[in-house]
Amino acid sequence: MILARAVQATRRYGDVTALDRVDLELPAGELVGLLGPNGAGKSTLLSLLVGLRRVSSGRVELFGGDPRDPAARRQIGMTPQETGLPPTLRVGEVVDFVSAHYADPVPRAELLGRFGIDDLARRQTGGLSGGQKRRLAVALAFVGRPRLVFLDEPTTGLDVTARRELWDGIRQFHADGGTVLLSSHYLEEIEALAHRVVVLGHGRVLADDTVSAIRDLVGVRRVSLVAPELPPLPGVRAVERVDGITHLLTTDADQLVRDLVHSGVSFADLEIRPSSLEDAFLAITETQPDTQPQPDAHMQSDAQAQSAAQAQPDGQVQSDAQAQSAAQAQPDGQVQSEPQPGQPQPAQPADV
Ligand SMILES: Nc1ncnc2c1ncn2[C@@H]1O[C@H](COP(=O)(O)OP(=O)(O)OP(=O)(O)O)[C@@H](O)[C@H]1O
Repeated sequence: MILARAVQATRRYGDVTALDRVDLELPAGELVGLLGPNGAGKSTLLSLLVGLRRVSSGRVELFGGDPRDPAARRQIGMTPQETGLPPTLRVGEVVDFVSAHYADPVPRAELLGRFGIDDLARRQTGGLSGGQKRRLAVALAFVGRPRLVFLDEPTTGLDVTARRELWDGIRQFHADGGTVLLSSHYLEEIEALAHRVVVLGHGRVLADDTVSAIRDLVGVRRVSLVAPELPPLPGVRAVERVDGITHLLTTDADQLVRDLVHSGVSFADLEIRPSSLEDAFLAITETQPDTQPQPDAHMQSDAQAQSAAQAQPDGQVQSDAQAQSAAQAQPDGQVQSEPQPGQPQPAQPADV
């Protein structure tokens, strides 16, 4: 059963296309990671799925209906990227206040215990550390025994221990049959929790696959050196020249160094670093047909030719599951309607 779905969902803010024809299906019982660099469109996609924003074109569904329907929204939980907590209320009071919106809430002590903050129940939220506030904000998403939870970068600002406690809480919900879509910048976080990961870049789904397949995709190293000119080298995914330094992105740095030496080219200041996820995304997204080149860093990508064979005409790399869902998609996108005035809203008022 599909709990949430986006079909060719597009969202524009003025001239900015934050999401561009995104297809996504969230089956019951899955814990799915949404991975992407800053500005990729993760928060926008979550806000469409929970009914806080509406699509510019395409459509989104929650439990088979309109995400703006209060009956659907009562069955979800969400932690946005930023949460304002009333500073003078105690942690327990905040939990009680949110609990009062639901017919069968999780008891306060049980909820706080699940997220390792039961000792904070009597503390005013204004006096909590950033990490403690974050854990409370995430815990609140689970108070109404939701079927489906959306978490937008849940562990931002948490130390290692707090992050692990929070992961445990999310894992427990999933083990009990809950469904989760969580966004993150960190592959490590997605890897710790999810089996499936959807990679967003420039508002598009770049990949929808298992975590291990995505890890291979982003297992890129950055080899930097100073060299007058380089011959064509096998295995180079992208070349970037900044301030006289050439950066080569490759999945096999050892082989690249051997090839460099064998080529006889003179080079200096060789440095090999794991590329950041941002680097990897840059290399992948540079293969997109509508991506503009950076003004101060010219990237040439050999991956373009390689991935063109696997890629769809619109530049997306699709998994089998995605291809299947695209086949079932409706050809004509339906725009979500506004909620009627006076309708009760169990979650935050819609900001469209
Ligand atoms: N309210 C808005 N008005 C104008 N542009 C917006 C608005 N919200 C988001 N955007 C733009 O849409 C794009 C996608 O933003 P979004 O917040 O969805 O990305 P994100 O992947 O969640 O980023 P981050 O990881 O930094 O939170 C960005 O270019 C952003 O500047």
